[in-house]
Amino acid sequence: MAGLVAVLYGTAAYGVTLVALLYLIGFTGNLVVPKSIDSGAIGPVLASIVIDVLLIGVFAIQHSVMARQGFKRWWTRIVPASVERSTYVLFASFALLLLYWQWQPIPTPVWTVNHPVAAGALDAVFWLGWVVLVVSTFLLNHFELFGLSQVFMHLFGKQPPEAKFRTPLLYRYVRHPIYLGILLAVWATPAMTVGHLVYSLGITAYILIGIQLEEHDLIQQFGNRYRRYRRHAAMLVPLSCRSFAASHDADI
Ligand SMILES: C[S@@+](CC[C@H](N)C(=O)[O-])C[C@H]1O[C@@H](n2cnc3c(N)ncnc32)[C@H](O)[C@@H]1O
Repeated sequence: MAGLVAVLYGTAAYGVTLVALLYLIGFTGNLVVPKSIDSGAIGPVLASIVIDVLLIGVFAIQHSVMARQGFKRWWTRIVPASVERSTYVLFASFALLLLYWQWQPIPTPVWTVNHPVAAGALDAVFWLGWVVLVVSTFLLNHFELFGLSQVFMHLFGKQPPEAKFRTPLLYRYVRHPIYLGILLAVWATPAMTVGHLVYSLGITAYILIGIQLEEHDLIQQFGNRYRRYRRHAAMLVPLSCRSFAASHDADI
């Protein structure tokens, strides 16, 4: 019975996360959704900036704190380990939904690209970012990242496998392709506004800090394998064509 409840909870959390992520595309690109980054009632600029920064802060703190190994050890004394990841993605989705709801638009233009080819290129990079993000979740392990594997393993009485160090495809060149995808999507726009700039700067700061915390944990988890990986693969921007693959087989 407990296994079935965990599966229902995990599936619901996955559904909410998919909706929140789909909405994120519309929110960031001012596409389709009723409330986007540049739409809604306009308030005083300074108050809007403070509120928007706080909203990004809520997401960043939830995402960073709940992802730490120490927090997970404490948290799994309260919630069953099988639903720890589902709870994490559910809380992250709530933080995103709060951001969409309370976001204060500041539509003053920062840059506007009118040339159709240049604007089209920026739109293409925006979509490329989302494709990189989604593909990378599958490269790493989509269903584990979003907590579904854990609840089904629990249902079938299996222990979750040990976390595996993986470097497939994009991960051979870049250590954080999911974050790279987000950065492409939040910066590539033909119509940058002050509100969108606050959003892009906030998310970039969160990603740069988040990477430090995540890599600290990955070194604890995988030791010298991750240290070696750091020497061979770029953090975010693959400036040279060097891949981790060349050194990979000999080292691991
Ligand atoms: C939201 S994912 C982001 C992964 C990566 N930072 C990226 O941008 O593609 C975070 C999870 O991925 C795991 N992770 C990151 N790099 C990994 C790797 N090379 N192999 C296995 N797990 C990894 C972390 O331990 C963490 O649980």
